[in-house]
Amino acid sequence: KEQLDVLRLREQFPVLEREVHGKPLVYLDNAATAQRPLSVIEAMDDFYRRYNANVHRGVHQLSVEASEAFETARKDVARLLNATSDREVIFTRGTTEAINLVANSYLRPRVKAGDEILISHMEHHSNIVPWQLLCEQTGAVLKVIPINEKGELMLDALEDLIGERTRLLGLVHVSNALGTVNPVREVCEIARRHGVPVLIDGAQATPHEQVDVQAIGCDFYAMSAHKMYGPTGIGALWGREALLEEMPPWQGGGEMILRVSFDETTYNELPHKFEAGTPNISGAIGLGAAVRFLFDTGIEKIARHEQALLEYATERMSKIEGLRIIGQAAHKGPVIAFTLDGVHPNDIGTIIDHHGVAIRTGHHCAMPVMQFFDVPATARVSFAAYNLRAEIDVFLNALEKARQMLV
Ligand SMILES: Cc1ncc(COP(=O)(O)O)c(CN[C@@H](CS)C(=O)O)c1O
Repeated sequence: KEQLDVLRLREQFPVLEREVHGKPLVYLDNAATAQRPLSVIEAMDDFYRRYNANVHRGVHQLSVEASEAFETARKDVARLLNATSDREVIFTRGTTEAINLVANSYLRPRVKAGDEILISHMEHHSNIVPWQLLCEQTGAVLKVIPINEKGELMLDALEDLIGERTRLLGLVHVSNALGTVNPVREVCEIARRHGVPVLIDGAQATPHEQVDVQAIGCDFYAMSAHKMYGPTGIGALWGREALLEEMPPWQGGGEMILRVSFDETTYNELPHKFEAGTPNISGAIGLGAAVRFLFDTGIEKIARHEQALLEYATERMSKIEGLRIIGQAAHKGPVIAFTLDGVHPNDIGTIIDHHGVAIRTGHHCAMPVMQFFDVPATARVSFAAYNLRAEIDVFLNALEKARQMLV
């Protein structure tokens, strides 16, 4: 199978030429945010230089061009997720806002005291707190599917937890704190048998694998552009058209209306019903360029390359004395969280930063995962298409130096 030409790919990412503390940048914090290729940077720059205008309202040429680019980006996202129609793609600020939209517009009108919302123990806070807020306001109850010592979902428990009071199941596709890739198709099948709609948090999946919402069988799918080589402040919620049609608007303002009067206001059709106010036009154009970057580069090739990096790094890290990998699922995304006996992860991150290596340390917005593994925090390396095996070697050398200093 055709391999990724990584050295050639790196030329598209200007930031990778950076030096940090006098050393070449080794960027391994991709689960936090990925870097941007020239095609994304130039698409947004070109918009501001040549056809910046507001969308959907103007009759002048720039507004026509801006509107076309904006709606083309929506079609690109629909293609990325294999949506039935681009009417099912709602632009949001990112995964967090997408999940909040579902909590407020889909679930709030449906849920009553004693109803249940089911999530997993490995969720990111953005797929925990919106549901807790809803529970506080409605008397609904949050239920949690447990995970095992490897950081894998305990599917058997799901069958016991899901029931006629379950109003929604929220599940992360790929855990940012463990790397676990969840069996989303299987979970959606179980949920469908119980008539329970499923929201999948896809923030860490869309950069690393071909996502097909039809094959997964979920009802909502949330994503962020900045995880998949696009800009921050833009992402999308995909939802089944029939569900989105029934849902009330969740923010009021311009764009999301058809007619406003003090007696009555009628709302716009999908997807505009959920997009109040002037949208993040340049962000959407950047997201569209990021989708095209993924397709042009080859998502399968990226996935194979990242899995090879994951295997190489895991194999070498498993030999380091006192290093514990947190998250040993059989099926993982390109994320390795770890601890070093006797050392606080923050100290590891600080020291290896002096070697030019960027990783993340902390709770990764997944405090329940830290509690489960009884660690205050972890250090986390996460890979992207442009990372090299040689960069893993630099990381491991820096880690060894940190270990010698700290242990
Ligand atoms: C699984 C998962 N779900 C939701 C989010 C939130 O994405 P936003 O674009 O911020 O809305 C993230 C972002 N995780 C970053 C920041 S905590 C990380 O360092 O892992 C995520 O990984």
